[in-house]
Amino acid sequence: MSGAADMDEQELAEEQRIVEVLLPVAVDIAYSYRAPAALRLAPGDCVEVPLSTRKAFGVVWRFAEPARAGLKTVTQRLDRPPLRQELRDFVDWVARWTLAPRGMALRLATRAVEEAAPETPRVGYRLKGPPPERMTPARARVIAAAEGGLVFAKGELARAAACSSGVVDALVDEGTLEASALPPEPVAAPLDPDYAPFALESAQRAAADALAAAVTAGGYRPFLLEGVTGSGKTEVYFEAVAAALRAGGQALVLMPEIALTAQFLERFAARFGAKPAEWHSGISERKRARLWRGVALGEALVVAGARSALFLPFVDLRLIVVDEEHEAAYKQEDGVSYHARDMAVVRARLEGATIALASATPSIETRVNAASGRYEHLRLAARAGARPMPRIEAIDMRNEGPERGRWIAPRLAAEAAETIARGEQVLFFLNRRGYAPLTLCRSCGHRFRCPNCDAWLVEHRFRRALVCHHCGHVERRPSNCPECEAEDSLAACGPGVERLAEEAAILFPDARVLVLSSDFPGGQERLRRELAEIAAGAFDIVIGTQLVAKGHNFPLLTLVGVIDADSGLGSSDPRAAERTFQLLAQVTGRAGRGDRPGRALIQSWQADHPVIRALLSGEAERFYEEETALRERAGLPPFGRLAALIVSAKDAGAAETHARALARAAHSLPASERYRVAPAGGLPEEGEIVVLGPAEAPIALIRGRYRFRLLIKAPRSADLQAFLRALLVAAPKERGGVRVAVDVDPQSFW
Ligand SMILES: Nc1ncnc2c1ncn2[C@@H]1O[C@H](COP(=O)(O)OP(=O)(O)OP(=O)(O)O)[C@@H](O)[C@H]1O
Ligand SMILES: [Zn+2]
Repeated sequence: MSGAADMDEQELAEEQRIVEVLLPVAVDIAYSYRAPAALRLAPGDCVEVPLSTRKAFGVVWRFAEPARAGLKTVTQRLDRPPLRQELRDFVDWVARWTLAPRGMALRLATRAVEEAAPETPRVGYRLKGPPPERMTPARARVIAAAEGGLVFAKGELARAAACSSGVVDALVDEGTLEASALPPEPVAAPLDPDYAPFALESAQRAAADALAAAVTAGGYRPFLLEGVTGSGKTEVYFEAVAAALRAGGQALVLMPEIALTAQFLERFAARFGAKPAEWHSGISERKRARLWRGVALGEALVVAGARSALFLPFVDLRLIVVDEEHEAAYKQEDGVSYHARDMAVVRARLEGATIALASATPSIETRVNAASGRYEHLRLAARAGARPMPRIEAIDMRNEGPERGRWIAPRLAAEAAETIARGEQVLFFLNRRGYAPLTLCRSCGHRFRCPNCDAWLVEHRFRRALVCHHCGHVERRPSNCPECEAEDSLAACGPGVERLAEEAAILFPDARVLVLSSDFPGGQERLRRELAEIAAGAFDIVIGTQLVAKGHNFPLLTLVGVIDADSGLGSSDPRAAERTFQLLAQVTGRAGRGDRPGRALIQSWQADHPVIRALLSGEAERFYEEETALRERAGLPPFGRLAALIVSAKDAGAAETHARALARAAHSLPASERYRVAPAGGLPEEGEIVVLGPAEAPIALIRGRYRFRLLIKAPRSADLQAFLRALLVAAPKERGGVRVAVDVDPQSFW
């Protein structure tokens, strides 16, 4: 140990340093490693560490206790910007809240750069020397393409000259072309907060000023930006984005369905001179890795993204906007099941940022937070440009419905015909994909079910198949009944969008009809194109599922026909009424956003249902009040908290046995300072956690696994997470392929 004598104590201490490294895998704890002083590691650094026989990506989480024997050593520090304390805290927070292993929460933040190889430098080519000694037609074409003194990429020159890139290399060898390193392509275009500010109306101005002032001042400030459909919420929060840019900070705009937001990107570019950086699953891995860095280095200032953008390594995040904050799509259902809207509020708090939750139909949770003063409430009560709200009427299917086997009532058909005749557009909304939700045999009554799921097969004429919407199982529609072998006896029951299109073609033979559905071939590209075509007036009738209800602006659309307003009301989901209200208010809100006033007709079998009545009267306020009171009485969110435990197994008996054992374990958990469990079957006392179930899940079989559910209802005073953690420790071992999924704040109940 000759060197030790020369080291001062500080260095010696560093030599001994131990770091805890969190790996992006399904493990909750960080592992300890020795950190060579030469690496000068600090918390947040991305590193490579040995893990059994391989090398693994990890992040230094913190310094740990002095050396223990037998620890492995960090192999190298990786060339990635470090994860700031705020982001590490956020990862810890999400893991604690969702009960996901911490490593899986980290994975949400680092997935884009775990593998990323360092970027290959870009090389540019330009004309420099004399022509080559031996000229060929291909060489001449390359030289012609490089004319003008500009720098080109190799591929560009080869393409322009229609030759192989070897020709370009040869010209470099000859000294005709010169190769030189180029600066890396910028990850995001520069944005100008003053590029083209919008002339805001006074209510919009007031809301925009409030948001911008909060952003400028800095610090955590949560807002609900509630404005009726078409009130210009986008324009309003653009001013908050501008304030973030002026302060030299960053902004994140979360959207529920990013692949459909081409229109948003265009509007953004019109306001700021360029598009924001886009972050979602449709972006290539390479681009995502570059953007991750760009965000960490402060080169990308505004990101528009899907929920996973919430885990990007911002350096100076001033603003988060959650657009359409009520959307259930913000809840991630598999892996780490987190609610991006709620976690966005947490991130804003940890970063000291302004957050604006924007919606025409806010969630009850957010409305309650605004009413209690936890969030500041900004409101836009009227549409922009003095446009009226659509006039909404019900069609009572009990006495003015269509004939059997038809779905469009005569009054709706007549209104649609007039609308088309005026050169305006009609939207028929039906939240069912495919042709028919059920196929049965008229002779023997046989119904087509999915072999893997507890669900009917949905007929898709377009694909000539029967499809399961839960597992994707596909089978051909036979010509004879597989049960009784009767010929031509199969009948389609109920409508899907494809069947509605058939009816529209009969009713309106000359109309240009488009069915918009997420399951048609062509994917996102096709959807984007079709949405743009609708906006440009290329169709008279649009038939669509909830896809069309989300935030689109179709200026020529003046009539919305809701084919089946009741379909969502029957479910056991405690949010069924709220969701139906939101969906119908959103879809009817697509009407009359241009120069001409809009109207909507709602076909319903229960026209006196409170949800339908609230829509017709435009009394959203009353609906919110009643629904909120109901939730409060039932102790449902946000007045109490929910968690679901979903137990599944290939064998129904095994799943049920385990679910029962879980319930028993829950009931026998000793009371702690943080929670008390109500006894099985008894009436709960104030402050007690109630364990409901197990019950067979509404969809009892999915993908070949039988499912049982437990629902945990906790008062706000109880520590739900502490209870769940204790329960999982006390629970019996999961045997025989049994799986338990924990869903904190569940949004779906099947
Ligand atoms: N001050 C204004 N003057 C004229 N038009 C405006 C103004 N503000 C917004 N608009 C226009 O009104 C339309 C609706 O705006 P926007 O899409 O932002 O509404 P929104 O509140 O987001 O609606 P939704 O919740 O239904 O998506 C847009 O075409 C927008 O350009
Ligand atoms: Zn299935």
